[in-house]
Amino acid sequence: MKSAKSKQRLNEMRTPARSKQNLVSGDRDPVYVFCRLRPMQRDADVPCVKILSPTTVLMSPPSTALSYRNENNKTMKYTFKEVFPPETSQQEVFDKVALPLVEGLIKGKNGLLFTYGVTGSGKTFTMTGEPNNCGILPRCLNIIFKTINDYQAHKYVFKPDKMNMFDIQTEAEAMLERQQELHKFKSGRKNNSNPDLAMSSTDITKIEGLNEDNQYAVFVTYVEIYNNSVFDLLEDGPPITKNLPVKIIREDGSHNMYVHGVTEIEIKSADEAFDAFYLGLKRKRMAHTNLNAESSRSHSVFTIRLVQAPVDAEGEAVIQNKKFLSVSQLSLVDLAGSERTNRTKNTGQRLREAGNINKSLMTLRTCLELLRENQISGANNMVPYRESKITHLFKNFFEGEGQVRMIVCANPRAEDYDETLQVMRFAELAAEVEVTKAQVTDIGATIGLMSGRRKANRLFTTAKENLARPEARDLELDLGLVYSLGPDFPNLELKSAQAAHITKELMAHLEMRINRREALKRSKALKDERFRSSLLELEKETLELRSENLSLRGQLNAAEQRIRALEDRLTATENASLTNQRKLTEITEYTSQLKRELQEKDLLLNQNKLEKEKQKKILERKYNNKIAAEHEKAREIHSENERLKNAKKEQEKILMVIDQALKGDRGDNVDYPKSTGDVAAQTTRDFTPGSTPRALPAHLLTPFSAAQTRDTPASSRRGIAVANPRHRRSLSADGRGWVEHAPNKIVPMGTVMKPSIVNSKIVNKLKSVKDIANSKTSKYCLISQEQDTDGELETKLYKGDVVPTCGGGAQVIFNDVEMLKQFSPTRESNQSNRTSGPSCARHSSKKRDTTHSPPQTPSNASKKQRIIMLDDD
Ligand SMILES: Nc1ncnc2c1ncn2[C@@H]1O[C@H](COP(=O)(O)OP(=O)(O)OP(=O)(O)O)[C@@H](O)[C@H]1O
Repeated sequence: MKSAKSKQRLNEMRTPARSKQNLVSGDRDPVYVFCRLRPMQRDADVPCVKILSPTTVLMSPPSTALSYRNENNKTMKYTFKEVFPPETSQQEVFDKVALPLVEGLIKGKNGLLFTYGVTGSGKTFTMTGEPNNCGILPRCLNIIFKTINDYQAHKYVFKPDKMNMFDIQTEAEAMLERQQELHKFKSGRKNNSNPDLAMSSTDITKIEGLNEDNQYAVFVTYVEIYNNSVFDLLEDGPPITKNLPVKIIREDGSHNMYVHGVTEIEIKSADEAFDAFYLGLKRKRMAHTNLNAESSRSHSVFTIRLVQAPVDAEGEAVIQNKKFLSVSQLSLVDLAGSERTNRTKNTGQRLREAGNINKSLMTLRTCLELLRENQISGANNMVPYRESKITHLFKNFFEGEGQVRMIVCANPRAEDYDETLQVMRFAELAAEVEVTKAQVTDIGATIGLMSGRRKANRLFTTAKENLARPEARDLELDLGLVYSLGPDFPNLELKSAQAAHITKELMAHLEMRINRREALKRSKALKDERFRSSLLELEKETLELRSENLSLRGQLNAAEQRIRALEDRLTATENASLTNQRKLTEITEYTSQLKRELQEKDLLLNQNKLEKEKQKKILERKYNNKIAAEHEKAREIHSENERLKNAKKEQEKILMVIDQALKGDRGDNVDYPKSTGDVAAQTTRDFTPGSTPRALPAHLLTPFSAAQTRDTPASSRRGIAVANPRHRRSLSADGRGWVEHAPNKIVPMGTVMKPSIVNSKIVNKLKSVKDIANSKTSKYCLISQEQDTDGELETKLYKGDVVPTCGGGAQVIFNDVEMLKQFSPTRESNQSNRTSGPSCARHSSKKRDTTHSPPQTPSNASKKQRIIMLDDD
């Protein structure tokens, strides 16, 4: 009801639009209103806004719209400074709308930019943008810092005085504050930076026309107007979740409106500014409506204030005078969405918010309407700025100086038609309001400071630094004068003939410039002369250097040629070296192969040598054994010879005795020798041919043994075998159970002398104790065969009794060793030839032994001899 009334009031108040020629007067600018259409969300959506030309749109009401019925389906045309179609880029919008405002800011002019439109029409998109597609605000910050970067004052040189103005501090004071801040910073300030808003520095261009004789500082504030209350979004202190204190709007000494006690942060880079912006965003109240998931329910105002002050005549420090300060501001306002409460179906808190939003927008509209009326008709109607915080805050933009721009964002879909129509009407109205142009003065020039002093100072400082270098020690330079005709002409305009003082002022300025010019001319002529002479000297020097250079170049060429030749030789040598290296490698490989072969052969040779030595040793041993045996034989033969000789003599004596005896029988008186002759006679007497020798006494069985015993008892005994009854064959043929243990295969001797034991069990290996410990076995015989030193076969039989033990086992007690030995027949025959005596004796002994031995053939007896040894152990 209330809104309908005010609408009616507005329509009544509305004055006709001014004619085009009245639109722009010389010292005023209109509010430039742009229209940006956002893309349609769905293909099925029917657009109700059509672009007719780059400046005009046509609104055609859909059948669902209220105005379709109320206004008879009337189409409406709206004209703007420019219409941006949906495909327009953020950069293009910035260049056309915001860049002139930033240029003005740099030059000291105020600027205000609104985005206005229905909820979801793209206001925030246009103002802030999206990650990697940033909007107007980040672009403004980027370009400002890119432009002023080299001309920024140190932090805290300019300091807000809490009354919307600034104080100037000395460098020392500023440094002290910076140090204090550093401590605070260390104690933990959060970084709210969002890198998505950052732009690559190549995409940012500088703004031309910056006054380089000024120092600059940027301050930002970020406030939110929510439910017609102002909140400081950058306020340090209360946690983000808590409600912020409400701020009030005040007027400063220059009649500018400001938020009292607002936090104004000095920013030194675009990144720092983004930090501040994101801190504010976090605090910003966001609420959801049925229409837009991220609909902003408040107006947000981000203000950039640029403070600039001229540097002193030396171009070094800021002049410490507050009067010379220039402060310009650019306010970027993202208005809350204009919406009809019945369409969004808001209730409670949301309804209150919507009411407040609509109220403040309506107030803005009313203010603009009245302002327009005052401007056109020259009336002095009171404009109700104070009715809403947003109009109150920007009062002096409309009443004072500055540039105001507005972007009307519109969603061309049919559902938004009625709201969009209101927005368009408001835009049309705003476009007719005019704002006074801001006047810019170069404060430095007005106080008589030369322009370019800062640059001159920089050049001068650089030149001084360069001169301090050792290579510039000999240079003579006059650094006295900076070539300038003084400050620029004062901005004086002669409007009437009476203004003689202006002419005088201009004449004085001109005279000063003429005098300065003359002085400069004189100085220049002097310097020209000096320069000419030094140029001549330099020319001379250059000529000398040139000729020197030429000769050096010749030397260099010769040296280069030499180097090339050497390089060629080096290459050839390297190639040869490579070839040799390859050959050497091959030879080394071949040598090592030969060495390996040699080592193998040496090894073989050594083995052969060892083998031969071994063989040699064996042969030597055999040979030595043989020699020893031969010696032994020779000794035996010799002693045998001796014995035989003696025996022969004895025989001869006996024969003589026998002969005499025979003669005696025949009647000869013969004297029998006493000694052995008696025995022999007795023997001969007892001897009966055909009787057995066993019938004879033992000493007569071996008739020669007596003599032998007498003469050579030891040697005579050697040839006679000693009989031991224990060695009788019958011992092994006693019929008791024998175990014949022959570990090795017995070499068949092929003779009757082979051991033969009846009732025996032959085993090769004793596997268990039962082999001998059983009831059948009582005797044990171990048979071994080996070669003697003459290489003859020697068979040994170790015999013993098997005695059972108490543990169930058996023990063998050896009590006999029998040895069978064979001799070579040739050796035997030799011996028998030479010693026919002993062979007889053996024969007899064999005879004597026949009871124990198997029967022997004469041939057998002549070939083999059985030796029985006794062993009592
Ligand atoms: N010109 C455009 N191009 C592409 N997308 C856009 C454009 N304008 C708006 N949008 C998209 O529309 C959606 C809503 O936009 P935005 O939040 O800027 O609306 P708004 O007018 O600020 O709404 P509210 O008043 O509720 O805050 C966003 O997702 C945004 O990406």
